[in-house]
Amino acid sequence: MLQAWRSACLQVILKRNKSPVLFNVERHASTTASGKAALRMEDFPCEVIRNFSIIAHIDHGKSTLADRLLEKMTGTITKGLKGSNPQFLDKLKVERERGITVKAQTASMIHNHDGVKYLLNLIDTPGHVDFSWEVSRSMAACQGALLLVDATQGVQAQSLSVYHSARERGLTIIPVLNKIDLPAAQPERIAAQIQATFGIDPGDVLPISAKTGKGVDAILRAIIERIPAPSGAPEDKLKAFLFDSSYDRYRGVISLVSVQDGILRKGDKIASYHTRKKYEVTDVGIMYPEEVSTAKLMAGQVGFIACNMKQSSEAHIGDTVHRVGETVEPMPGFQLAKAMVYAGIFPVDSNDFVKLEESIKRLTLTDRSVTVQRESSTALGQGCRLGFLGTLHMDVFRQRLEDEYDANIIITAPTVPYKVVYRDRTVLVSNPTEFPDVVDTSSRVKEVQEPTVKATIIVPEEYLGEMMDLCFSHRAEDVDHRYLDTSGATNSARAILTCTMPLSEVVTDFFDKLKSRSSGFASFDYEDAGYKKSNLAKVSSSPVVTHAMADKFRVKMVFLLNNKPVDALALIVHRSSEQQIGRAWVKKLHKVIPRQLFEVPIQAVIGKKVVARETLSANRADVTAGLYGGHVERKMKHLENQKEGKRRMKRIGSVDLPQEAFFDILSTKT
Ligand SMILES: Nc1nc2c(ncn2[C@@H]2O[C@H](COP(=O)(O)OP(=O)(O)OP(=O)(O)O)[C@@H](O)[C@H]2O)c(=O)[nH]1
Repeated sequence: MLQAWRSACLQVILKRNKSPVLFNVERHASTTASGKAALRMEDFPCEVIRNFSIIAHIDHGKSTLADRLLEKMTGTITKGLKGSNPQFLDKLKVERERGITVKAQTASMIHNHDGVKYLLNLIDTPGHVDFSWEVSRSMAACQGALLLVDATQGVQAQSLSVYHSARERGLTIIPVLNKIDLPAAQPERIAAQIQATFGIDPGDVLPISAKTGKGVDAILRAIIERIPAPSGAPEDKLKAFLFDSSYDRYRGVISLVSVQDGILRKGDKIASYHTRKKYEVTDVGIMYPEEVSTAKLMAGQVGFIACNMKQSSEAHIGDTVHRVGETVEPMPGFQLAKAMVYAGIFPVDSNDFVKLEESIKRLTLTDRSVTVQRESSTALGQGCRLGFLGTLHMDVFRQRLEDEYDANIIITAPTVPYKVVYRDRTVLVSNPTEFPDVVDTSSRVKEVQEPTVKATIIVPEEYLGEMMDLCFSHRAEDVDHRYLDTSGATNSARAILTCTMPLSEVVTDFFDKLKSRSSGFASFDYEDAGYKKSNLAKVSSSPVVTHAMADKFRVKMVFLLNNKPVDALALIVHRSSEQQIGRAWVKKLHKVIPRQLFEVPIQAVIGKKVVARETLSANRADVTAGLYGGHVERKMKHLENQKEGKRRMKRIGSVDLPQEAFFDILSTKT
């Protein structure tokens, strides 16, 4: 995969720049017997190493600053690249197209400071809340973090969350005010806001423009002077922390490690503390910013290793790697990513399942936060049920499957995982088809619990009322607010609003509404707040559901075609929106499903109650009608075509549905 990124990257650069990227390896290199330049890692003991990440709210300029550090100041990439390849570390097509970082990237730079050569290891992190696991994982390999705040926007919701996670990990934080080149920048005001929010002295805040490069040299100085060097002893037993992995078609799993103690060399026999499996190191090196092999990696250094790992499960994130035969105290593990939304992924052509499953396995190697389980559907055949950290994460994963693995897929509507408490057991339901029919008393369901989140919204005070309304209409509780700063002459004060709400309310169109009702000014972040027994999900013990009771239910909505359920389309919906959702889906189905030789009722059903219905009228056309005698060949061709079409049809009861119809149904928003 790294190979693929590298070539994709180089192609983009070559296309935009028409001159190749030159890596200044030789500036700090000796020459090997083969004449090839090699970095001497022993030139970089802990004292001259700084490991840091760049953290910020989305779009505050992390990747742009990473570019400036790489291109302008350190000469890691020659200046030929400057300005021509924005966001060098955003290597994926999806990142370049959407202008967001989804995958943390590591890059090493060598910087001369007061006559001393320093090795700076930078980890650029994503900003969107869906990728916060990437951020905290990256922080585990660092001693410091640059906290970027946009000088026009000020402190936003993710600025708070990344600041707190950096503090929890004991990182030294260097506050940076970015985008001071913009006319709307208010450096003094935002510095005061940073002081009020984080208790940081405005004198410690570095004003910069990552775009023009202004102030970036002060950042390099601060990194060296303020961030502590990693502690570690090269003479101790080898102990390395595995914090990321990717897949290379030829070499298998490539792991990113931060060496805590000892020295890791090519040819070393190493073992995983987690799996107890043993490997031989076939390659070792640093990301400079592409992979550059070195003879070794020493205590305090961050780099990659290849060791013939074949399975994704072998590269356990948070694992401690040690030398075979030696015992070491493992590093504190790493909290596993917790899936927030689930969706089924199926191949459009059922014959492609094996290929799809393999592609998913490979992709999950570069995105370890995705959980995978096989699933099968009568409508869509064999597929996988995947767990994601949010709907953007899900969409990015889908696009990566299509971009990088040429996959042609159908993805079902996302659902959050519910806990269904039966009398004798509790089941985590991540697939609507497994959700109990709430009016069926025989299911012996005691209660249903739903995941909740603690949400934080930062917004100018004039939108506070709107935001509160929005939260209440999404079943928010414990709503509270305070002010981040006081009103300036021209700007209104900003408020921070917190509440808890069901996750299912957040993963629908909450974010779009938040943006539109605050004219784009609100920022939003959330964290897991555990499961809550909600009266909304209380299950009736009576088979008769009165109207008042019905309002309290969260229920399974099933779609029937000619009275037969289509499992892939099942949804868990809130009773208050059953009519609206039912009608919208039934209309959509009516539009997409081809007419059959008979009339087909399309119904949205909850329990036994039909909430919406459309009727697809019969189509009596015969494909061979009008083709007589001499047209035998044409007639045969028509029948052949029809047969080929049938192959891709799914039979739901007596209704034939082309697999593509599911694609249309599930890919358009309701
Ligand atoms: N004028 C100006 N624009 C900047 C500056 N820094 C970044 N930008 C612009 O701000 C936008 C977002 O920058 P990115 O570097 O992609 O932000 P990011 O924080 O990496 O974004 P995510 O990774 O998606 O969270 C881009 O259009 C940049 O060109 C700056 O100093 N001045």
